[in-house]
Amino acid sequence: MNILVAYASKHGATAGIAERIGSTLSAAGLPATVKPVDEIDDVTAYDAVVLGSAAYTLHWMKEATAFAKRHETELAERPVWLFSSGPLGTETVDKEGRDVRETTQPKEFEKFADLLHVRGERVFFGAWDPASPPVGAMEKMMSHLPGKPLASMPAGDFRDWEDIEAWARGIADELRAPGPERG
Ligand SMILES: Cc1cc2nc3c(=O)[nH]c(=O)nc-3n(C[C@H](O)[C@H](O)[C@H](O)COP(=O)(O)O)c2cc1C
Repeated sequence: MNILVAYASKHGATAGIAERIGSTLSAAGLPATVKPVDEIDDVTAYDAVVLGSAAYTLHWMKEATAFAKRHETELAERPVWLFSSGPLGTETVDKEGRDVRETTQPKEFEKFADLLHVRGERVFFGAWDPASPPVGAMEKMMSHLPGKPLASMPAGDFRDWEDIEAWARGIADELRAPGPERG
């Protein structure tokens, strides 16, 4: 069984999550290939796909959405898991008492739940280094705004590696479980 872990990442935090998912799957005996979405032309060589993206302004990066649409037919024929990287900070519950990982779910989870056979989806806390150079027009514009909104975002690496590995092990368990047709 070959598994593809495909990701979109602007500053590298999501790439790190994807690499950890891939190494956890491989350690569980399921060989995984980890690649940025822009480097993948064909998904038919893979038996299952884990697709993730950094979340910016409540959405996946457009490269990840474009990948899912481009390969929609092939993805719909395979088990698919989705993940997202972001929010930031250490608070898991917001001021209204809601789970931050629910309120920050990217819009794409709902969208692709209908289009693909999504077996699971997960929001992971991300990472942000305010010293990293701005990427893309929006960050460049924000870096020049008075009040420096980028500098005021929670800085640090909030990725929960145990949570990430546990999720990946759950995927491995599901993929190794005998299908109903095999008894
Ligand atoms: C300008 C900006 C906007 C962001 N918007 C969101 C958001 O809407 N939802 C969220 O959960 N995280 C948001 N984040 C946090 C990022 O998703 C988080 O830093 C992520 O781990 C970055 O991944 P990357 O390094 O792979 O690009 C934002 C970060 C920045 C810098």
